[in-house]
Amino acid sequence: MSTLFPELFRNALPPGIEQAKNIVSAEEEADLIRRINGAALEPFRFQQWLGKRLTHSFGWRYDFTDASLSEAGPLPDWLLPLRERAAALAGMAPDALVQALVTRYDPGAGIGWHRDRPVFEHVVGVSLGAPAVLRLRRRRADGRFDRAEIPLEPRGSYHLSGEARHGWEHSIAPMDASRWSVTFRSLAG
Ligand SMILES: O=C(O)CCC(=O)C(=O)O
Ligand SMILES: [Fe+2]
Repeated sequence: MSTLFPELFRNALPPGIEQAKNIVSAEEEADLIRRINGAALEPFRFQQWLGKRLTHSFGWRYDFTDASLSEAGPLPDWLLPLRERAAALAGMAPDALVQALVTRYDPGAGIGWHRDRPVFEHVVGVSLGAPAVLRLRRRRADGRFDRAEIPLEPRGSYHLSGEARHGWEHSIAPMDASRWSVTFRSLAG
């Protein structure tokens, strides 16, 4: 028993995570992937670094190089039904999710440890393509990390809010197969 309990605590998910499976059909998934590939994707940029993942922002764009938020073009019609379902998971009005970030991760691309920028509040992600794992960590007073993992099944969605959103960092390890995501966010305050 004494060896079992640390395992259970390590796997406990922080509060503020909700997930829904199969919010899009396989046919809708293929269409969304086609639309994302057709968006003006650019390598994620941070100062002199170019990330391997490709992104495009709708609604609002956060520039990591100068930490500014600016208006971007409106959400396209093809994202609106998806936003409705993402909002339903979060119990929010669809038009509160004012930003949509579309991302394509080709083999070898991932996303490093981070918290989403505090200009945003709620985060609702939709996963397409290869399955992935969203890793979570939080530094403890003793310097070690509490860790948790959220499996991200294709065609499913996840909502990060509260402690999971603000108190923990998340990342996705580079993968062997392509994955696409749509991340809807509300603005803080
Ligand atoms: O691809 C995802 O589902 C997560 C992306 C992410 O964490 C972010 O863009 O902040
Ligand atoms: Fe994130």
